[in-house]
Amino acid sequence: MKFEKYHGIGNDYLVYDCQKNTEELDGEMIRRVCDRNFGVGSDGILAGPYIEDGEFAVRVFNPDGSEAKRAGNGIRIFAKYLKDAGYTLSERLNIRTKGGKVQVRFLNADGTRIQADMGKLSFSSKEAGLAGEPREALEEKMVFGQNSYDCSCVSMGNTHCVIPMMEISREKVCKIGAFSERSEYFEDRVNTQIMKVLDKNNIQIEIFERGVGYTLASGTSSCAAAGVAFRLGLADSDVMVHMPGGKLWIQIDEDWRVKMTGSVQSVCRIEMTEDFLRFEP
Ligand SMILES: N[C@H](CCC[C@H](N)C(=O)O)C(=O)O
Repeated sequence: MKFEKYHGIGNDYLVYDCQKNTEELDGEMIRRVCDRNFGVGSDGILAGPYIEDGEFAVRVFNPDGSEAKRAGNGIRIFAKYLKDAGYTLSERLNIRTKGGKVQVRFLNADGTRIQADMGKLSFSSKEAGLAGEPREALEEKMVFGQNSYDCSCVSMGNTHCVIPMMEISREKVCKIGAFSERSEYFEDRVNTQIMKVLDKNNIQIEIFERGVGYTLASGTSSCAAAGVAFRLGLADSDVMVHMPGGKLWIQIDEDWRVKMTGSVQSVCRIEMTEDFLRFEP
């Protein structure tokens, strides 16, 4: 069983090439491989390329074994993998995900800088995975643990809960995320971002991901936070999103289509040992 490790501004993924591997990648194996002490360690696994109607498709798995509909850093990583592994020579390509199609464009020859057209943001509560009456969930009071927060929920193919705040930190988002991720406000869990607006063109976020926990960066979270900041009049449609791992440039057009631009890097190739594969708990 072989993987290739990449990261997008510190959000690390293992690519599992389903055309080259034969072993089954079940929930148990995903949890063990992603474990940072007992396995390789990663924020998730990108499995593919699957071919659907002549287009590439990818599946995104979280380290807890659950499947995600989308990953913004994951899409850029997978695009670079397709280039590195010789699956494509094109400058542009479409990649299908469970959360919709993404168009990616390589901005340089080695594929380390990529722009992705992520499709449309949606503020519909249904698409944002919220329980209850259909509505736009903007600045809704939600209680996580002992405290109440003003939350704006949005879908970027996957679901997000964005909380603007004056000061943000890793500790704060972990405290909130411990309750928000599995809160009953959401039908199938949620990704959480706390957001500090620096100025009209710069926002800063800390992230607690669904099925992952704290991460240094997240592409779809950046799109969601930028979308909420723009929608609430806190920022312009063109913003740099600053995260502990680095930054992503987000542009939103009049139809709420979102473009995300940022870097990716390959890290290493990994082959799991017989020992690891044989292991029985
Ligand atoms: N790191 C990812 C998000 C993974 C999504 C996942 N945590 C979920 O929706 O379950 C990104 O760059 O967008």
